[in-house]
Amino acid sequence: MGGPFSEINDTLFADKRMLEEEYQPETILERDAEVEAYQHALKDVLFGRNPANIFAYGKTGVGKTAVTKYMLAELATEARRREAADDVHLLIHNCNGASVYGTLRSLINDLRPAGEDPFPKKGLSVGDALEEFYARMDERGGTFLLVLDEIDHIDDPDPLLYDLPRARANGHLETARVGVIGISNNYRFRESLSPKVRDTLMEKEISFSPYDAGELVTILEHRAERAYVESACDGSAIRKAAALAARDTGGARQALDLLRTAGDLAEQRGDATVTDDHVGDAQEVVRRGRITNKIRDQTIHGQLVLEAVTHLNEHGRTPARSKEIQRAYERTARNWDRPPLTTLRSVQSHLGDLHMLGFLARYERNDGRDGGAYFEYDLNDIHPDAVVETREAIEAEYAE
Ligand SMILES: Nc1ncnc2c1ncn2[C@@H]1O[C@H](COP(=O)(O)OP(=O)(O)OP(=O)(O)O)[C@@H](O)[C@H]1O
Repeated sequence: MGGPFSEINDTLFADKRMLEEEYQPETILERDAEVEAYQHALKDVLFGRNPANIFAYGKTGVGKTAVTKYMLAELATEARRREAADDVHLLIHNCNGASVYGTLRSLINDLRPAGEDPFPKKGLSVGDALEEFYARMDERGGTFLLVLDEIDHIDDPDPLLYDLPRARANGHLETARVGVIGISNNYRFRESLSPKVRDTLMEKEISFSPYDAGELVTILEHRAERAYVESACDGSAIRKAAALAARDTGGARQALDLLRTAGDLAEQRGDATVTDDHVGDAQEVVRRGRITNKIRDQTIHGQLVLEAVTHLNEHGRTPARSKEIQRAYERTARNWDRPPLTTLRSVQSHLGDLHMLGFLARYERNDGRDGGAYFEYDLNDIHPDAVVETREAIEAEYAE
């Protein structure tokens, strides 16, 4: 007799990776205007001129990261093909959960020769880290394109967005050139920057609009063709996944998640084809996964404030006032070895954002003439376990 796995076959999927987040598409569909904008912004690199700084923005899942990585890889290939062009080095970094120092440290480590000790975690300043980074780039020479994904997660990004792009003009770099590409799905981030930083980073802006249902169908059809074995995925399933995602986020990630989860459900049920019913049933599973992603999208202090409210909720101490949440937030931050923000106002500003994004419910209270009006907060339609598990996973990744 065989073991518990001996009878299991991959019945529906030919290559499931095609529907997974990590898969980097080798063709970009339905983003012609954005591809052209990148072409225009980056072409100087092929002629040894300084690269433009670029700010790419748009809602979640609309192809910002996929298109950026694709265009940069194509540029590097073309530069190699033209022997006269400078070497193009790509440094791609996700800023979620990182500080300016941590980001620079990881960029320096990317350029570290094999066997050399990593740049110290503590004890040096951002200025020291910048100096080391300049030295490393000059050692190699060529053009460095720095992609800072989720750039809005960094509290004080000026050294990355102002000093770095100016390094050559200010004499910090002699042989190397550097261009910064910031990616964000937070529209308010632009307004939060000082005017000088805004002018520097937003030399070229590339905006990504949400996909409509027709565009999502094209993207899904292309993936489904290779992800599923022949005729295992019904056209109606593709159309439904595209329509649901277009109506909600307009993101390809959600559409791909729906189609993959629908396939899992069909396989679990022993069905021979993925249909629109499976897509309908996949919605709830995908929704839960999206909550996790939405938490990851918040800045580290936003996440800590949410985690603090969650702990209070678990102890039956919500709805709670901002002062009490601030104390819980400070405990939470220290617990993770993160220096907390010191003012009540900054905690209140995160509470306001979390309320606006639907994470927190807010109740207005009035203590009469003497007490005045104030707000109390609680978790809103989100399971405490989802917050705690996501936060633990993020901190575990950060500690690596
Ligand atoms: N035009 C496209 N063609 C093919 N695949 C796409 C396209 N747009 C997005 N995708 C796929 O959809 C998923 C989400 O895209 P991507 O990560 O680029 O989104 P994003 O805009 O960077 O989102 P976020 O702001 O959440 O990081 C990825 O798996 C990506 O491969």
